[in-house]
Amino acid sequence: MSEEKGTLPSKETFSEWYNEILWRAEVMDVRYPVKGVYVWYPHGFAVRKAVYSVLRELLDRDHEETLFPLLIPENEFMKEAEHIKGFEEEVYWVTHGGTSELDVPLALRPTSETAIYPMYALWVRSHADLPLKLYQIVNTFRYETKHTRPLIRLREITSFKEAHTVHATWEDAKNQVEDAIKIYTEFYRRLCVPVIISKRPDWDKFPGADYTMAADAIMPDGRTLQVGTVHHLGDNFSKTFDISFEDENGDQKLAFQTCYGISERCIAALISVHGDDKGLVLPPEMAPVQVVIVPIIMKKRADEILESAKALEKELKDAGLRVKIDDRPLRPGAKYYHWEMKGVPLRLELGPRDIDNNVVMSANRLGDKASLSRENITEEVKISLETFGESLLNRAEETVKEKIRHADTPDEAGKAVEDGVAVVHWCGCEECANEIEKRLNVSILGNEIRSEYIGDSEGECIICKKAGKPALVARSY
Ligand SMILES: Nc1ncnc2c1ncn2[C@@H]1O[C@H](COS(=O)(=O)NC(=O)[C@@H](N)CS)[C@@H](O)[C@H]1O
Repeated sequence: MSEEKGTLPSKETFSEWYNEILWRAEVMDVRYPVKGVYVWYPHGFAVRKAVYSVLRELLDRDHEETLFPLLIPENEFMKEAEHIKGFEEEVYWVTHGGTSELDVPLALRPTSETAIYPMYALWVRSHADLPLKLYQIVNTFRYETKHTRPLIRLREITSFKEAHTVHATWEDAKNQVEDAIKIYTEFYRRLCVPVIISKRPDWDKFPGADYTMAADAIMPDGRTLQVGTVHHLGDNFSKTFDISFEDENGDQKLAFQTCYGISERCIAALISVHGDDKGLVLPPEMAPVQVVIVPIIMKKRADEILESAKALEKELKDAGLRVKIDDRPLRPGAKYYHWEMKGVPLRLELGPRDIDNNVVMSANRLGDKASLSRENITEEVKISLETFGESLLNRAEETVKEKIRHADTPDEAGKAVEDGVAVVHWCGCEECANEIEKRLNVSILGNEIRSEYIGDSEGECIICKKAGKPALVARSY
């Protein structure tokens, strides 16, 4: 599927770069004949596997994974529409089974509250059943009418991790929101993707939530990508779906809930933040192949070199590393191109001179070269990979710091959002937010910002001059 396909456009023209890298690096095939629906190539799927195994590792510490049905009967789904007015404009309906019309139309889950909560109403009986903390990783369907884009805005979200928790009190649910924010912060740190956590304004919160906290990544073009959300649902859904429990005194109480979601946008951010003009750049933990060995074959010692490469591969595999030897009949340069495009963090070259000198030449994906000792190769490779991962995080953090600009006037903010995000003081009222959005044609992303890159100084609202707090203003996907 992958021969040398020429070079990527520069990352400066981010949109073209993004579309090209998805097929050149064999992440996604966008040729599937349904709008907003795309196909994972095996390499892309292997990246997804590595990324979601980290997400599962973090969630499995104190959640349980489960799986609810895709199909939601209209009567349950419409409870959400009547009370919560969320997804009726985005939901797909199944109306037939074969040639016979269904007596009850079935919704394809756009998210699973209306599939899960009728079951939670059966499962939650007593305070002893709480807290209940489940998650699932499923495909969900949303009839998006805005511009669809692979991994970013899909009609079939293929990798929708949704957690749904139930608690005895509003305060317990609030603490769960804080726990979820910690999990998301750790998850994105492991992806070496800096995120900014903030509280969405009321008019942008999740339908049916008391409030929504969001994680935003800054993409290379300065636009933000909402890469995760955590919702405090209060008792809004437990009222609608009658999720109640007997408390310690024997009284019936309505439960309090949270839900929090991440989709394959986390992979869009991973690719976009780290990728360069040669292709994917993957943190070692997310790389399907962590080390590629390229034997430099000289005719007269070809067998000896291949043997030595195989021994090296075995030693590294036995040390738990994901290693591949590229012994295809291609010149080394074509091999370097191929594996750089796929984002392999470390390449080892092994030629006759290296064998004689008992060394292995290495080059990490950012081009840093070194000569490693053959004796100590496993240790030295692990250190090289660790150093590489740290340099990815540092590089990404430097870039984010450059893209965040404090602005004291609407004009300054307007300038900042051309290729970054603006931090302005906002009083928090909707009129000033509307004024900012009207003047700058950008939205207030959120306030109550949690970010090591942004302070929490007070200042005059850039519109009404009343006391304001830092708020994020940006164009977003
Ligand atoms: N059309 C889409 N394509 C890709 N990702 C999406 C799409 N819509 C939403 N997402 C991602 O999914 C996350 C969770 O979606 S959400 O609507 O905010 N929240 C929920 O659905 C809640 N039930 C929490 S699971 C969002 O933060 C966003 O990162």
